[in-house]
Amino acid sequence: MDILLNVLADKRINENITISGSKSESNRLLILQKLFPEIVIENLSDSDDSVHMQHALSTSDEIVDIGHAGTAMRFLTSYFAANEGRETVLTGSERMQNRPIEILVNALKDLGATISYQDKVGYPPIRIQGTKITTEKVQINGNVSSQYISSLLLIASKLENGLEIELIGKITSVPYINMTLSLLTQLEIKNSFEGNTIKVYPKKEIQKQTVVVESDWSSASYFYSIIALADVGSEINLSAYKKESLQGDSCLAEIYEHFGVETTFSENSISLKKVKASTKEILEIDLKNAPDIAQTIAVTCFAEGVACNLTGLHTLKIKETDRLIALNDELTKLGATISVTDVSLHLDKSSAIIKNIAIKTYNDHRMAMAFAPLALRVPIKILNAEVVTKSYQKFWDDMQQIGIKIDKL
Ligand SMILES: O=C(O)C1=C[C@@H](OP(=O)(O)O)[C@@H](O)[C@H](O)C1
Ligand SMILES: C=C(OP(=O)(O)O)C(=O)O
Repeated sequence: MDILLNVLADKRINENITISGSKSESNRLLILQKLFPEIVIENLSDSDDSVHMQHALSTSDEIVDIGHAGTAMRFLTSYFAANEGRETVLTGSERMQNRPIEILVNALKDLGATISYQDKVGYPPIRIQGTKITTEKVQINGNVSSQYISSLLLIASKLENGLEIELIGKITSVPYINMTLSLLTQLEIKNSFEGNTIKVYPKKEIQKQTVVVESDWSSASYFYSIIALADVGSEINLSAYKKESLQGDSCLAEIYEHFGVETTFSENSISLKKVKASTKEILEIDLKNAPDIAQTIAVTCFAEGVACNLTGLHTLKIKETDRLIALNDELTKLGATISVTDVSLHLDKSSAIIKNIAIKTYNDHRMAMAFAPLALRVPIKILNAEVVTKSYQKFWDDMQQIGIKIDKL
């Protein structure tokens, strides 16, 4: 589905939007719930990625296809590896078959798991022969994806001897590791993270309890961008959010102050308000802790005529698409002067935005959602707009609610 986005002349917004649960928290809790049925989950994400995870955990089929869901691919690799007696072929979309998994597979093999590649070495599909894991120490490279580490941590407490993980090299996307550990702590599973060593202690069962998933902060980023581009006085209320978040992307509240967006926390929601024009000439920011909001921020900067230097982007090349190339190509079409390396992005201050450009989305939900706010400036086309469901089912309905007009092409 290709669409054309437009706005009415009045860009003063005042809306309330409810966003579904964090897909990162949900996909962790779904694995944990399978290991500890005592858990009841509330505000579970309705994203495709969480639907894939639920299906994978309930089927007894040998072949399990998780589509584009990175967390499902990585978290289920450890889950099935430690599932004694079960044989599973874990696979995904064509892109997933080009997203590396070798670092995790090697760590699991070091722990005694039996895993083989069905096609290309280092990539899904993988055949997993579930075994009992008793080795209790492992080393793993921390600089490629934190999901490999979370994957091991999620099953760790159910291993006979728990697990001690030594992280090698620099550690990327650290808030996601902390999210995993915080959820374990919430479930009273003892763990520690000191220096480069993480320990999780064995736990047989936990107290019956309900865990409420906070809504998704990465999804909130598109509303931050919209408010940044809207007229002063515009406001959007988003629920359900809290000040003490487990999600690293909650750093949005601070980052968007540069664009004149003020965040007010209430008991169960946040209010984003445009209070003044963007204050920065150039935004310099390291996003190694919050890679998923890089696209949103780059597009906001472009629309607001703010130059930017985004660094810490080394994980973007192996996400749903090569996000550095995708940003470079699509922003260039809109008139941006942009350059990217394998780890960073530089954007010059823009002066004009070319209208009616068709943005390619490369099977990446965040390409579609990050470019949508530009409709507040110029008519813009989004190709294959349905990709948003990977993380955000009702994204286009919510865009319409805040006054973006959508025509099917
Ligand atoms: O653990 C998680 O839930 C995630 C970790 C991050 O991946 P990397 O650790 O690969 O950067 C992030 O980009 C992804 O969307 C979700
Ligand atoms: C990178 C992402 O997801 P995943 O790696 O889980 O596919 C994302 O949602 O931006």
